[in-house]
Amino acid sequence: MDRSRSLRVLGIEGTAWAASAAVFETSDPTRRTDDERVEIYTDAYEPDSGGIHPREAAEHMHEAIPEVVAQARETAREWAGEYDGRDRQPIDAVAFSRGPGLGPCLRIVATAARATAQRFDVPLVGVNHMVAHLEIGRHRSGFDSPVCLNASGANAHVLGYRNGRYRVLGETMDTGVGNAIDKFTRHLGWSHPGGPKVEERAKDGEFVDLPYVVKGMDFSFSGIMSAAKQAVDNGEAVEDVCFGLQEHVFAMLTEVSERALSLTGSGQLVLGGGVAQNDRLREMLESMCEQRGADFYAPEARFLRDNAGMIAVLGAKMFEADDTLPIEESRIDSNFRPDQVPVTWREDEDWTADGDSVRVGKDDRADGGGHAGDALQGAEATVTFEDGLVTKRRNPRTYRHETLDDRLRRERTRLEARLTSQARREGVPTPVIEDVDPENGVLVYQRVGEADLRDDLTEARVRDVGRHLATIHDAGFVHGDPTTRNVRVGREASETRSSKTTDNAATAERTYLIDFGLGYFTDDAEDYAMDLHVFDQSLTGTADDAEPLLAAAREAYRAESSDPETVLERLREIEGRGRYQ
Ligand SMILES: C[C@@H](O)[C@H](NC(=O)OP(=O)(O)OC[C@H]1O[C@@H](n2cnc3c(N)ncnc32)[C@H](O)[C@@H]1O)C(=O)O
Ligand SMILES: Nc1ncnc2c1ncn2[C@@H]1O[C@H](COP(=O)(O)OP(=O)(O)OP(=O)(O)O)[C@@H](O)[C@H]1O
Ligand SMILES: [Fe+2]
Repeated sequence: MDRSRSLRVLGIEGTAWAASAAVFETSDPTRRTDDERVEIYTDAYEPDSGGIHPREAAEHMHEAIPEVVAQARETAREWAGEYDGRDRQPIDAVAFSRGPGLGPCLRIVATAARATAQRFDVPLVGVNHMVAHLEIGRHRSGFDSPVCLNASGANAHVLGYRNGRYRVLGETMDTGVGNAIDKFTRHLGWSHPGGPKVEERAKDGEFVDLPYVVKGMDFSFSGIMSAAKQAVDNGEAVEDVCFGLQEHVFAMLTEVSERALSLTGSGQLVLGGGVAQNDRLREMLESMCEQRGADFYAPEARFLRDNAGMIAVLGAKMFEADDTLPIEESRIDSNFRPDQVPVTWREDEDWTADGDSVRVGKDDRADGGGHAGDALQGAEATVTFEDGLVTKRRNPRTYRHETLDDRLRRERTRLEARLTSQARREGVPTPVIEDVDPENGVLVYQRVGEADLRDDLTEARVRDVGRHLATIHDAGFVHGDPTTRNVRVGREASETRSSKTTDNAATAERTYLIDFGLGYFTDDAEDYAMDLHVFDQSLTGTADDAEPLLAAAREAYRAESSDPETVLERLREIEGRGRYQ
C-alpha cells in the first residue's frame, strides 16, 4: 500500500477481563482492504475462583494495560518505520472502550488512552464496546446492512441499523448469555469461564428438555438456568445437561435472529461476542441462514472475544468521520447502550424499509385476491391463502434439535388455536379457526383484514391494540409476540365469506390480533408488561416518529385494563433495567 497515505489507530480495551491493546493500519478505514493489518496484544484476567471480581479485575487492568499499550506502541512505531522519510507520529488516533463494562476497569483504560493521546498529540475516540462487537463483523464481511447478533458474556442482543442508530430489536431480559452459562458452571464448581467447558462436555451428551423462553424478539435465561442446575442436582448426567443447555439457549438466539431478519427484510447476519466462539452456535446460525437464503458471517475468534482490535477498527471509522472526543468530555459510561450511539461513520443504508415476509408463491398480492398458490414465508411459518382461508404451516427448522423442534411446533400450534379462539370470546377480533393439526404444525383459519398494521399504521389502530392487549391480560393470558406484523387492519369484508358475523356492517373497520403462537396463560404482571414492551419495540422499529403511537397505546391500555398501574409500573422497570452491573 501507499504507506504515506495509511492511517494507524491504537485501540485499548478493558471492560472486564481482557486487558488489550491493538494497532490497526489501513489505507481506507471505511471498508475492508486487502492490505489492512491488525495486531492485538491481550493479557487475560483469570479469577482463581468464582466469577469475575470487579476489584481483582481492576487490579489486573492496572498492571496489564500499560504493558499491552507499550507493545502496541512498539508495533505502531515499527510499521511507521517501514515507510522511509515519514515525519509524522506513528499513530493518528487513540480509541478506547468507553463502556459498557466495570467502572473501575473502564477508568483505568480511559486514563491510559488520554495519556497516550496526549503523548502523541493525536485525537481521542470513545468507542461503545457493544457496537465494536458488531462493527468488526460488518467490516470484515463487507456486508452493507446486516442484522447483528451480539452473544457476549454480559450481553445478548439483536441489532439493526435504522435512521442513524443501531436499534435493539431484541435482547435478554435478565443476564447476558455468557454470564448465564458461567453461572451454571459455577454451580458445578468449574472454573471461569464456563462457556468453553460446557461446549466440550456437550460433545458426549444427549438431549434433555429444558425451558425455552422467547418473547417476540426478547428472551430470558433465568428459567432455563435454574432448571439446568436442578437437573444436575437431580442426578441427570452433566454432559446431557450441557448438551440440552446449548441446544435450548442457542436455538433461542437463532430464532430471534431469524425473526429480526424477517422483520427487517435483511438478507445478512453477522455475529459477535465471546460466546460466538462456540461452534454449535455458529453452526445453528449458519444453518438458519442457509434455510432462508441469507448470508452469514462470523469473524475469526480473535475478533469475537473481547479484544482491542475491534476497538481500533471502529475507532478508525469514527476518526475518519471526525467523531473524536475532547479530553474533558471523555468520561466513561458503564451502562453505555448501543442504541445511545449516534452512528456517524455510516452512509444511510437503512434496512429495506418494508422488510417483508418473503413471498414464495405467485406474484399476485397476498392481501388482494387470495388466489390458490399465494404464499408468504413468515418468521417461523409458511402461510398460504385460498378462498378466504389461511393455512399456516410451521415447517421444521433444521437448526433446532429435532426433539425440541417437534415440541415447539406442536405446542405453538395448539396454543395458537386455543388462544385465538379464547381472545375472540373475550371480544377481541381474531380469525375464526377452521382446523388444527398440532402433530404436523398446521392451522387453518379465516383470512382477516386488508393489510398488516405495519403497512397502515395509525394512532386509532394502535389504540385498538392497546385495548385488545388489556382485554386478553384481564382474561389471564398474553399474546407473546404483539408486533405490528401480527396485527391485521382493514374492513371485515374478507371474513364474511366463511363466518356469519352479524355485528356491525360488513364494511366496519377492525383491528385483528393474529399469530398467538407465543402466547400463554399467566397471572404475572411481568408477562403482561412484556407484551407491552414487545409492542413498543415493534412500534419504535416500524415508525419514524414512534412517540405519539407509544403514548396512544399506553393511554388505551390504561383506560381498558382492570389493573393498569401494576402493569405499567412493571413496564417502566423492564425498560430501566441496567444489564451491565
Ligand atoms: C461488556 C464486556 O465486558 C463484556 N465482555 C464479555 O463478556 O467478554 P466476551 O469475551 O465478549 O465474552 C466472554 C464470555 O464468552 C464465553 N465463552 C467463551 N468461549 C465460549 C465457548 N466456546 N462457548 C460458549 N461460551 C464461550 C465465556 O464463558 C464468557 O462468558 C460484553 O461484551 O458483554
Ligand atoms: N388470518 C390471517 N388473515 C390475513 N392475513 C394473515 C392471516 N394470518 C397470517 N396472515 C399474514 O401472514 C403473515 C405471517 O403470518 P404469521 O404472523 O401468523 O406467521 P409467522 O411465520 O409467525 O410470522 P411472524 O413471526 O413474522 O409474525 C402475517 O404477517 C399476515 O400478513
Ligand atoms: Fe465483549
